[in-house]
Amino acid sequence: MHPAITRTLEVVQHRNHSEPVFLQAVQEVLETLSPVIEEHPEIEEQNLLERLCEPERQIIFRVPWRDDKGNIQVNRGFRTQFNSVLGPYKGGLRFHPTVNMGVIKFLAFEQIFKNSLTGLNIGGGKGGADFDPKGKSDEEVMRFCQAFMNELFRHVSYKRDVPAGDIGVGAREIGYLFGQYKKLTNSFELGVITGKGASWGGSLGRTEATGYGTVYFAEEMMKVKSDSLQGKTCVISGSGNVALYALQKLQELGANVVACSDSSGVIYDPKGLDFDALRMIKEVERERIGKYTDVHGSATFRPDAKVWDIECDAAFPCATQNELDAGDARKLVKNGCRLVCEGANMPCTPEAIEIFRGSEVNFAPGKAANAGGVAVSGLEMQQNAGLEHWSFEQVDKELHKIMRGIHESCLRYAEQYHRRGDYVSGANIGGFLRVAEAMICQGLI
Ligand SMILES: NC(=O)C1=CN([C@@H]2O[C@H](COP(=O)(O)OP(=O)(O)OC[C@H]3O[C@@H](n4cnc5c(N)ncnc54)[C@H](O)[C@@H]3O)[C@@H](O)[C@H]2O)C=CC1
Ligand SMILES: O=C(O)CCC(=O)C(=O)O
Repeated sequence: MHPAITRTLEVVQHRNHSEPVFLQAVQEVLETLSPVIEEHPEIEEQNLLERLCEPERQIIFRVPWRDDKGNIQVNRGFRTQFNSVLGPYKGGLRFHPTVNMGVIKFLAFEQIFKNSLTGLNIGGGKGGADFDPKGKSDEEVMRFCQAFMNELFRHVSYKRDVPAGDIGVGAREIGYLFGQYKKLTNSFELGVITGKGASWGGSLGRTEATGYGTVYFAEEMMKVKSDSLQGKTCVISGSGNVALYALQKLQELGANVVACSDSSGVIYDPKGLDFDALRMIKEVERERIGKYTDVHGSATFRPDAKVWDIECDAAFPCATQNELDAGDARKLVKNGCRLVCEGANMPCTPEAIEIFRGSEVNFAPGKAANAGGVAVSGLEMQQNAGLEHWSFEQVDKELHKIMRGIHESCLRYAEQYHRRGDYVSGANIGGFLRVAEAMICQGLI
């Protein structure tokens, strides 16, 4: 490893010792950058790595709100504005009880490189709260979103920082957040948030974008191996936004998706899952996944299981960070899986990735493969700025083009820096170079 990287990792570890997932994300990126630092001594001269690992700004705030029983609840809100050299901070909001500063920082750090890879002018940021939407009424979710925006509105705008959804934040929450922003600022500022409803400034295709984009990326990976997704047996973890639309696109391309999950367990049907039934249960009714077996008697529900135990050709981790560990990776390899494409952010542990890289598995990291969501958010900002509304077909065509472009960049940078076929190195190097060049051009700020 280049000494500048070792030094930076020491500093970052010292400064952030209580944030393991942030350290994991930083290490995973920096470890692949040695050949770039060797070729560009100005990166070390300008102490660029240390600057890159320190967020430009972090905001932590109290979110007091009233539940349906009249009790006052308090949550903690976060927004990390990590890097803005390529454009306004851009990244989702996560509402989940496990959210803390380290989680938001790791997600914002990943977002810098992901957003860079899209080729759009968007910087890296992320936010959220340790609020658990599970079991809350619509009214409670609305009051929470309003309370969250009561502070966040000071820090966001179409030219400063543009949030969107992530775990626990979908169309319903984006609506409440936008409504409160509008009320507080007395302005209909379309570009302040993405993932909006299509009738009030949202982009068609944003709901589907992350899942579809992940599958478009996987399709490109298969093409490189002179293969396709047609007829492949696939498993997907999660059953939220990313998982559902990955499932839909995989089926459209002729793959057989036999399993998916939520935090209560796995549903499995060797004949393939029914997208419409699953979407109804998870997206509309917000029920637990076990309910699927009421609709489809041929499916089985395995409580507390993981989808990685099931034999498959391709696996799509689409739920959450570190959900696929070394043991899971070994099982997938042993069972003949040949492609792992990350729809979630950092779902595979470093040990699991090492196992994939040392095997026949073709592995794609989330910061490249799941960039379709933020890319279409960028297209939503573009439509808002031009007061335009594109058709679904136009958005989908652009998304497909962007995903092919990211895939091509990953392979090109991997090749250029002597890591042929290594998507992890290609994504990190490609994402990093664009940010590094902009940081150098914009001076010591
Ligand atoms: N929504 C988006 O546009 C994007 C999301 N992502 C990432 O994709 C992942 C999923 O996000 P969304 O689908 O938006 O969230 P979501 O809230 O719609 O769905 C999350 C799903 O994961 C499941 N889940 C959570 N923990 C689990 C566990 N331990 N085991 C099994 N299932 C579990 C939940 O039950 C839920 O079905 C996250 O890592 C997120 O950061 C990445 C890029 C864009
Ligand atoms: O659409 C966006 O702005 C952000 C999506 C996101 O949070 C992600 O890519 O992880």
